[in-house]
Amino acid sequence: MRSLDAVIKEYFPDRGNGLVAAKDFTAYAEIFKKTPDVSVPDSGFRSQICANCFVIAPNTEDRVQPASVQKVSACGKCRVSYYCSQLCQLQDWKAYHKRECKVLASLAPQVPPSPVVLLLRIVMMQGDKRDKFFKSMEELMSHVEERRKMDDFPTLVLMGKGAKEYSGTDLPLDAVVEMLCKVMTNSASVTNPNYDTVGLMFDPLVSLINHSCEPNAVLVFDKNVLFLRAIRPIKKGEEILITYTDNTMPMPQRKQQLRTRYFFDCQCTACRPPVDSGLKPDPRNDFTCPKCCTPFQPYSTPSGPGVQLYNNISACSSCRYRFPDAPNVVANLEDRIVSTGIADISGIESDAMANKLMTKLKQLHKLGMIPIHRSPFVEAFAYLIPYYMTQQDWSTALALIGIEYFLQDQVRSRQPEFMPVRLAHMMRFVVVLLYVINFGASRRLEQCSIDLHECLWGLVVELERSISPMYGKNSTFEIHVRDKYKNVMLMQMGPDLARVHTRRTLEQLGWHKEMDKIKAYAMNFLNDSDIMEIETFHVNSDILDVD
Ligand SMILES: C[S@@+](CC[C@H](N)C(=O)[O-])C[C@H]1O[C@@H](n2cnc3c(N)ncnc32)[C@H](O)[C@@H]1O
Repeated sequence: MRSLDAVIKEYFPDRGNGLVAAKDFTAYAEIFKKTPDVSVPDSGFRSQICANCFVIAPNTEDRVQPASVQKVSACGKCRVSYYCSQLCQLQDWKAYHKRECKVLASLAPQVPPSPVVLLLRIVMMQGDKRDKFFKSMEELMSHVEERRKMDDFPTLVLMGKGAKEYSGTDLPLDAVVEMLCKVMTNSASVTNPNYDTVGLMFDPLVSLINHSCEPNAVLVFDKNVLFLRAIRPIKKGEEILITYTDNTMPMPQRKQQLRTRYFFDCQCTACRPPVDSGLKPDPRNDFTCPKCCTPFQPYSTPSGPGVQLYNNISACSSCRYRFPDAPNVVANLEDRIVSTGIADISGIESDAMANKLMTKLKQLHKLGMIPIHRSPFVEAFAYLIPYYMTQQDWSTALALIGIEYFLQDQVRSRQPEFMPVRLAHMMRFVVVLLYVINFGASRRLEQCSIDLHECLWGLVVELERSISPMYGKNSTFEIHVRDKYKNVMLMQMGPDLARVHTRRTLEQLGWHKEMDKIKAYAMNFLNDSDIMEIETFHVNSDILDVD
C-alpha cells in the first residue's frame, strides 16, 4: 500500500497535524510501509549493522540476532560506518555518506550521539534537491521555545554548534538548533526483533503520527523498512495513533514522560476515560487492597489542565480496610519505585545489586499491594532477565521469563496478542529454554519435572504462527525463526521425536500442561523469600531503596 493512498493529513486544534485512515483497516493490516527518509545506526550497534540496509551481523552467540549476513565491514575511509556489501556501501555513499565520511573520519574514534549524526545527515542534504523533504520538515513541531526554558538547552546549543561546524553549513545557529529540536520531537527508534533500539530514524510523514496510550497502530521494522501496522480495527477517517512512551507505565508516569519529552498533557482515552464509559479498569494502574485483595485504581479522572493524579485514598472501597498511611502513600510508593528505584538500577552490574533488587521485588510482591503485571515489576524484569542471561543463570532467567510471559505480557496494557515486544519475549523464552536444556537446570527447576522439550516445541510453533501478523510474510525474523529454531529442534530431539512433534497438535502433546508447570515454577520462585511478614500496609522506606 502506498503511504499516500492509506492516510490523509488532518489538523487537530489540540495537537496539530495528524494522520487519519483513508480507508478501513482490519487488526494487523499493514497501513503502509516505507524506507524512512533518514536513518542512522545506534552507537551501540554501529559495528554490527549495515548503515544502508540495517541488516544485522551476529556478534555474540547469546544475543541470538535474526541475522542474515555473517559480517559487516567498515568503510575504509572513516571506519565509522559499516556495510554488508559493496552495493549497500555504494547506495549509502551516493545518498549520504559521501558528504559525512570526511567529518566522521575527523571525529573518529569519537562519534557524536545518534541525534547529532542524524542532524548532520539532514543539514548536509540541504545542497541536494530535496525540496519536498525540507518543506514537510518545516511544518513539523520543534517545541524549541519550551526546550529553551529547560536546564539541558545549553547542551542542545552545543550539539547544534558542533553540527554547524562539522557540516560547514551557512544556516544560522538558531536554525540548526531548531532542526535538532525537530529531530528530537519527531525521530523514532529503529528496533530489531529482539526489540533492541538499533537505530534512529526521521521521516516527515511518520512524524505526523500523534500519540495515544491506547494506540491503534504500531511501527515495526524489518531491517530498514518501516511498517505502520494496525493493532486494532481502524475505521476510515479515524486518527492513527501510536505510543511514544513506555506503554507499560501507570498513567502518572506516562503523563510525566510525555510532558517532559513531548510537551503535552495527554488526554487520551486511557488518561482521561470518559465518565461512565464502561471501559474496563486499566491494569497498568491496578493496585490491590493488601487485606481483601480487591484491585482498585487510585487515580482520579483528571479534570482539565493541572491534572490531579491521585485520589486521596484512605480505605479500600470493598472491605473498608483503612490504609494506615493514607492519603498519599500510594502516590509516594509508586513514585519511588518507578521514578527512583528503576531509574537507578538501569545499569545493573554486580551480582549483589541484582540480588538485592530481586529481594526487594520479592518483598514488594509479598506486600500484596502491587500486582505483578504492572510497574515496577515489568520494568525491573526488563533489566533483570538480560542480566541473568549474561550471567548464564538460565534457571533464574527462565523463572522471570515465565512471569513475564504468563502474567505481564497478557494484561499489562490491554494490548493485542502479537505486539512486537511480546514476540521478542517469546523469542527470548525459546533461547533460554534451549540453554536450560543444553546446560542443565537448577535443582529446583529439575524438581518440577517439566518436559522442557515439549515447551520448547510449542513455543517455536506459537512464535512462528505469531510473527507474520506483525512482521508480514517472509520477514527476516520469520525466516530466521523458521530456519534456525526448527534445525535446533531437530538437533535437540533427534529426528524421531521431532517427527512425532510435527504430526501432533500442541494439545495432543500436552503442551499447555507442561507450560502450566513453568508458570508454577516461576510463581514459586517469586513467592520464595525468607523475609519477615509485613503485617500492616506501612511503607518502610528501606524496602524501596535500591542503591
Ligand atoms: C511527532 S509530533 C506529531 C505531529 C505533530 N502533531 C505535528 O503537527 O507536527 C509530536 C508532537 O505532536 C503533539 N502531540 C502528539 N500527540 C499528541 C496528543 N495525543 N495530544 C496532544 N499533542 C500531541 C505534541 O506536541 C508532540 O510533541
